[in-house]
Amino acid sequence: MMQDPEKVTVPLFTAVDREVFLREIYQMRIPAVLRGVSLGPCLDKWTVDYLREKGGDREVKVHVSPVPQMDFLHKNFLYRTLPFDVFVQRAAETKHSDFFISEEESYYLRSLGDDPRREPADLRKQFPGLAEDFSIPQFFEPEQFFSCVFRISSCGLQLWTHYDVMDNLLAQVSGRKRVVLYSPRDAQHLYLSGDKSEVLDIDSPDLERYPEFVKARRYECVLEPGDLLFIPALWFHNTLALQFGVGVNVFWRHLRAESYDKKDIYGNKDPVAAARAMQVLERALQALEELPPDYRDFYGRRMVLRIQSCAYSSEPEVAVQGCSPIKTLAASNSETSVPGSLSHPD
Ligand SMILES: O=C(O)CCC(=O)C(=O)O
Ligand SMILES: [Fe+2]
Repeated sequence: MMQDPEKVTVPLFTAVDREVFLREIYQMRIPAVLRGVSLGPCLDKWTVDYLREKGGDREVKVHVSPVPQMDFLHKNFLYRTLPFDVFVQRAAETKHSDFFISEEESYYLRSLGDDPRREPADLRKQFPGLAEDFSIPQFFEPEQFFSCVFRISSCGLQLWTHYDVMDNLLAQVSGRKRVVLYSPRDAQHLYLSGDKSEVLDIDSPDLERYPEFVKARRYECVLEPGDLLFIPALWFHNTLALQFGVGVNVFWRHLRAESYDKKDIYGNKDPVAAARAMQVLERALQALEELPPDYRDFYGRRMVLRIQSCAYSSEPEVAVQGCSPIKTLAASNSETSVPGSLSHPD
């Protein structure tokens, strides 16, 4: 059976050690599901009762949403503070006797550092008792470590499509989770607002509003308890908890430490050179405003051409193993048949 060229299953690796990871996955900058990597006793131990008892009543700031699909455009969710043990209970149940919005509200925790404005999250500091049960896979150099974040979601919770600037190993400890990813090369089809895609309903998008979205190639996987998902920096991801789920993600620097914004605590601020380039672009666009529309159009087009020839990679997108042949796909598309010339951003 032919696989739909715009839908790709994220490759699954079952016997990955550090060498295989570095050679076949990390270097290639492709997402991959790693099954069978030891994550420690958390896999058996982290029941709701155990999490409540060991995690204790330390306060956590959580997202509370009346519907499971969180919407950053209309900000349909609230931030509320709860003791960790109360939060875990609420996230695990489907109907609440105590609630903020409604009996059926959904919860999501993305844990923060002790001083949330200054330091990145580290499970070992905020939840030392639970962190003992989780072993961080040693696939990266220790100095690449950036943060270690608890991710706990109600059944059905969907987090909007976004990218982070760090490499990520997302460990699913309990519950199944669907993850849909898009390549950074498809950014022009995703209707970005900063680091997020405005296309919230990725399963039945409003194509009158977002006609380009169909051109984005969808990579998909379902994480089972014990799975690790490697999400390379800049790859877009959208998560949907198919059950109440507990995960831990570890962000790692891909570039040298100096390349990143020192004030970044979430792992999502653009690298300093990229942020500078984007600022300069804004200035350039302001300068174009001084021109009449037809001149602005002409010089705008020239700028696009310059960016395409100078900044776009001449390397074809790496084919993801066992999936539709991405190179062939590009070659069969007349607009993208010349190596190095990507289709114009329309
Ligand atoms: O697991 C989730 O719900 C979100 C994960 C995520 O966005 C991340 O690990 O960067
Ligand atoms: Fe993320």
